[in-house]
Amino acid sequence: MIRRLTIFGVGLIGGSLALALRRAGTCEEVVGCSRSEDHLRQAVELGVIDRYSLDPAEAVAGADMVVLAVPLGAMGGVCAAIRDHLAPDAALTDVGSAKGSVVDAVREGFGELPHGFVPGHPIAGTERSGVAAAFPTLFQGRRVILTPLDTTDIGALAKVRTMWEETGAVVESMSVAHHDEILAATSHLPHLLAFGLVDSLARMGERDEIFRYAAGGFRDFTRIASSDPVMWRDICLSNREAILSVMAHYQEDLTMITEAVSRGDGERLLEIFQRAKAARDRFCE
Ligand SMILES: NC(=O)C1=CN([C@@H]2O[C@H](COP(=O)(O)OP(=O)(O)OC[C@H]3O[C@@H](n4cnc5c(N)ncnc54)[C@H](O)[C@@H]3O)[C@@H](O)[C@H]2O)C=CC1
Ligand SMILES: O=C(O)C(=O)Cc1ccc(O)cc1
Repeated sequence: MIRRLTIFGVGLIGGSLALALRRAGTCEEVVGCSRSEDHLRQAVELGVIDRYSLDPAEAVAGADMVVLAVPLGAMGGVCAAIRDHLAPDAALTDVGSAKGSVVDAVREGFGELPHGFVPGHPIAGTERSGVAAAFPTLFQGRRVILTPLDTTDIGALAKVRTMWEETGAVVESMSVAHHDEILAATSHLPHLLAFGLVDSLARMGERDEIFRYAAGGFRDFTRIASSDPVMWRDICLSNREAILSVMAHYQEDLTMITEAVSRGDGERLLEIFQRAKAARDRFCE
């Protein structure tokens, strides 16, 4: 049971977490903190949080669980603002899409890593942002990855794990580096490809004519290009090394496909497409 949960950044992810825990009856009180009073007021009206404060120190007072759900570029600033106010036995976690940069930001903001800190990442979301897009079943049956550190207290780890399980999520643990490599491949690369493709076509097309004739496949492939640009800029800057490595690999494979088309090599194309179809069909089972 969480007595007081403080969420920094009551948007899609922070708001959905609050809604899920309230629905599960796991939380006595949810306090929100963010930059925008309008958004926090909206969060109270929507029944996402009980109350809010614009002052990070006040928001964190008496909290036994603190969740950082702000964009990656804002994590360090929030930590610096709460470093002298977080209860020593509070659990602290985050939902950031890359983990190495958050660990660095928390270390810098606090001066050292707090024992209660458990880095985390729900592998669930949508292309929408803001508290109005939050919904309580977002994490149901989805994975949450925790990347506990050498400094992480096992009590805090258990508490964060239980919190996510209460939302219906399946919790797994791995190292920070492994997380950042895997997510570069399965999440960061596809988002970059979608943004890149839509931008390229938009600049190529005459007054959106090109989109008028796009079918469902285009819509499926590019949904994630409607995601928040600031959030994705932060992710790219936060996980550069792993993203560059997976992009280089992908560029080689794309060259291979380009060359097969250029040669008119149907056999090669069929081999690639059959392997891809089998892999995706397995993934979607
Ligand atoms: N959108 C998605 O599908 C997923 C996002 N994430 C991660 O979750 C985090 C939040 O993303 P979303 O909920 O999608 O964003 P969002 O835009 O819906 O919510 C972010 C919230 O943070 C607040 N905020 C921004 N800068 C702030 C600052 N300096 N101090 C305090 N509050 C600030 C905003 O007012 C907003 O309420 C990001 O770190 C992202 O990497 C993780 C999994 C999925
Ligand atoms: O919209 C989608 O399908 C996503 O892939 C959402 C998403 C975005 C960022 C994450 O770190 C995790 C999930």
